[in-house]
Amino acid sequence: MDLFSNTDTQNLLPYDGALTYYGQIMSLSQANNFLSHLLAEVPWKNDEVVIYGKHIVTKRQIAWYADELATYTYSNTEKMALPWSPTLLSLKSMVEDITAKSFNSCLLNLYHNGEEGMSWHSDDEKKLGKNTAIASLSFGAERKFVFKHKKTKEKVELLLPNGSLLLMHGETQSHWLHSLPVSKKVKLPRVNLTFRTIISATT
Ligand SMILES: O=C(O)CCC(=O)C(=O)O
Ligand SMILES: [Fe+2]
Repeated sequence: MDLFSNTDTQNLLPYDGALTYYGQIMSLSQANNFLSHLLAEVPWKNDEVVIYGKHIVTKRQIAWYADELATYTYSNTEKMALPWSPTLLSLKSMVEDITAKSFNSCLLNLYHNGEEGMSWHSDDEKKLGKNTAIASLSFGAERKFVFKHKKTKEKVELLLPNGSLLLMHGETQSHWLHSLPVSKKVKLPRVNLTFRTIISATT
């Protein structure tokens, strides 16, 4: 069913990539329902990243789901994938119907409040392939999401409210960084799901 699909969506990036914002793709009560399921059911774990050779445990928590049990190098640390849950599978099919893309994995992030965010990066790891499409579904507190062009430094900002869907595709990951800035005013949690396609589980 395609009730919420919008074929009229425009590219939010001025050049060198494609960013399609579908807006809120479900009702508020549906979004709140998914949020409480995700908060309760997902085995959230603190992320461990290596930045400039330093081992850091983040306040932000993560979980990774994929088609097959596999490991995936994410910021230099190996993570085991969880098998899809019914909640994740229904969200995956909703996102696939709307974007007309298919995905085989999902990285979830839990930001407990506005003091947690994600710094500038692009999702350009080898296992994702070049210029892969990534669908980002947000629940809970509305947060600002920012893109910055790697060369021109031009910025594009948008707000991601409860139940909203954004698709990063085309050459976006090659030419643009993105970040979720901290925002001290935000007191409520946000859960973000990024649906991705991993091209190989080994190497
Ligand atoms: O939380 C978000 O909206 C973005 C998360 C993100 O960029 C990532 O997981 O790579
Ligand atoms: Fe990202």
